[in-house]
Amino acid sequence: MADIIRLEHVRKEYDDGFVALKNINLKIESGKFYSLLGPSGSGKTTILRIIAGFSEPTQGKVLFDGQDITHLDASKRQINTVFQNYALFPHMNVYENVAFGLQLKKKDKKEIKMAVKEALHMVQLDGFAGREISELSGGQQQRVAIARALVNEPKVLLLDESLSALDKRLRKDMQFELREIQKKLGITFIFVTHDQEEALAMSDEIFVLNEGKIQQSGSPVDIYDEPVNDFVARFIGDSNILTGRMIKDYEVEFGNHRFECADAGIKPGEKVEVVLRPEDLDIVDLEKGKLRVQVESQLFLGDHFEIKAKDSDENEWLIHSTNSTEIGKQIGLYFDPEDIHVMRFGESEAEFDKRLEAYEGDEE
Ligand SMILES: Nc1ncnc2c1ncn2[C@@H]1O[C@H](COP(=O)(O)OP(=O)(O)OP(=O)(O)O)[C@@H](O)[C@H]1O
Repeated sequence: MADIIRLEHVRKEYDDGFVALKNINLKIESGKFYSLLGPSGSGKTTILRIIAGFSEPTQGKVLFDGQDITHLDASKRQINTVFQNYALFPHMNVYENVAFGLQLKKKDKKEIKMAVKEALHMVQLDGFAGREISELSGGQQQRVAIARALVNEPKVLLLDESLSALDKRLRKDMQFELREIQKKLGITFIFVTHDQEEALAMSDEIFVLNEGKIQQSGSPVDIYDEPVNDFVARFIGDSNILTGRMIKDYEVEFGNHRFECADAGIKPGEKVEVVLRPEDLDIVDLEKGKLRVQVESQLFLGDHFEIKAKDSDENEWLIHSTNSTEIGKQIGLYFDPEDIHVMRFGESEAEFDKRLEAYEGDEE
């Protein structure tokens, strides 16, 4: 599929000398749902602003449908933004809010009416045109903000932390609704969030950012199952991360034991980090376990128990189990070879960049 947006070697240095983005390369395909995911200050909003045209990169290019739009005015881009606080006009009703942009463009009255009606229908707010903004719930306000962007018929919709103001329940509903709207319209959504669960639930593809760099890009399953470094492994989901050593292809050592694994291509003897997800660890009888640990605490979290345990080397283990256990008990842990995710240990920045470039090249 053709790329609708590309960022090529984008660097952003603010006036005070702070470098918020370092060599960002990303490809956005038409009709998909993307998330930019990262902790506060990682550069998510800066990328969004550069795509929207509210900010220019210090170096690098922004392409839209193959055309260089790096210096094109925001109003001339086929891209619209839904902001975190929705930026709705409180003194105008729903109709007036949605119609505002088209009125500015001096569109024909009849045409505006039709477009507003259609946009409100798309976000399931038929019959709400006359309502005041103050008479709407947070979720409904969010939908007005989306309708206001949709009347402009953008090819790409940018959403900046737009669910963060909602309570947990409503947020879950809106995640589902946003995804449905995106599928129905078939336009590209780029969603900014610092919430990893949200990104995993909604996206076709996620860009994980940290300190102005894309750490990894891929489908939610790729990123969860095959984190490329310990930042991604720690940021996405809970993990057990241990240092170890590669013995040979498909064999790794950690916790003083050797294990069959699914990874190859790392030099024998090389120091590695090993990720095991808590839900991939099964509690079994001691003799059936691949490792022995002693239970230190357990917490019931509604749909599973979160168990903390220690092995004989004092490594901490986090286990998610549907069954409870006993504090102080020695238990066996079982996991399959493919549950062991091996990562190279403490790569230098240059090595990391090289590997990421090769990885991105593979996708072409
Ligand atoms: N105008 C500016 N001048 C200097 N530094 C800035 C400016 N705007 C943003 N920054 C810095 O750039 C970095 C990235 O900011 P950005 O808003 O893109 O992060 P973010 O990932 O969206 O964070 P958050 O989740 O907190 O919104 C931050 O360290 C921020 O302080």
